[in-house]
Amino acid sequence: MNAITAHHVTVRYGEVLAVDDVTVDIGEGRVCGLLGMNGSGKSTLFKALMGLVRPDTGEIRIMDRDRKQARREGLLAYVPQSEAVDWTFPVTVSDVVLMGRYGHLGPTRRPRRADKAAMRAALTRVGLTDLADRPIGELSGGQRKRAFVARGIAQDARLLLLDEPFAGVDTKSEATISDLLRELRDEGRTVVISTHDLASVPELCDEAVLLQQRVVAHGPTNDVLAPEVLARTFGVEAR
Ligand SMILES: Nc1ncnc2c1ncn2[C@@H]1O[C@H](COP(=O)(O)OP(=O)(O)OP(=O)(O)O)[C@@H](O)[C@H]1O
Repeated sequence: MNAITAHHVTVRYGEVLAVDDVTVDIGEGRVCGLLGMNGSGKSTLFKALMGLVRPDTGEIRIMDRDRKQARREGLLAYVPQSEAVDWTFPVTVSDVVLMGRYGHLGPTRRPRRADKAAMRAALTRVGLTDLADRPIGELSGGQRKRAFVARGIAQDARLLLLDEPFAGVDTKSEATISDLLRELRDEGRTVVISTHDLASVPELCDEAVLLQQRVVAHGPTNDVLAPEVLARTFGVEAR
């Protein structure tokens, strides 16, 4: 089964063509890099996959379900770009992680013992147990990313979409997050990261999609990062 099936997806914001006739299939149990320059449509494609924007045309299926059903089943988790989050919002790290349990809550909508246990297990997994009661806004960039990944783990999502997970994150945190994403992949989950920073990609990603409104290349990471492909896409000699 594919984790993501997107066929001929086009998204426009008024006059702006953000995503142009994108067709990508991504299998389960992979780490996939969604690569492209600023404005190439990466965030928009994520939002389309999440059901946060409605494509003008095209079909999207997540784990062989329509997006609504996939969201209802909690199959999808989204780690937004840092700029897209209001960090002054007064919630603690454990609150953020508990949000991953919304789909699991019973009729009272109050977290039960199992939800709190899942929250604590996820925090342990990402190494944030000691910071559980801190306001999320007081965390470093790397810790905030880990908190959102923990939310996806608590949710038991099968597909995690991470928008620029390494932006504003130091090398040590980047290594910690990469290790965690590989572990999630090894459990059979699918991880898609968007980035314009190609340095992190060869180590982490099994495959890559090069996006420039359209899909310019999709395949094994080394093929997509081949100098001639990058030169053709970015118009520069890339090392
Ligand atoms: N809400 C919006 N309304 C109008 N135009 C938008 C909106 N969001 C994005 N765009 C435009 O759509 C295009 C694609 O933007 P998008 O954010 O998807 O790119 P991106 O690859 O994620 O870029 P970045 O790496 O800078 O985050 C850009 O031209 C952007 O200006």
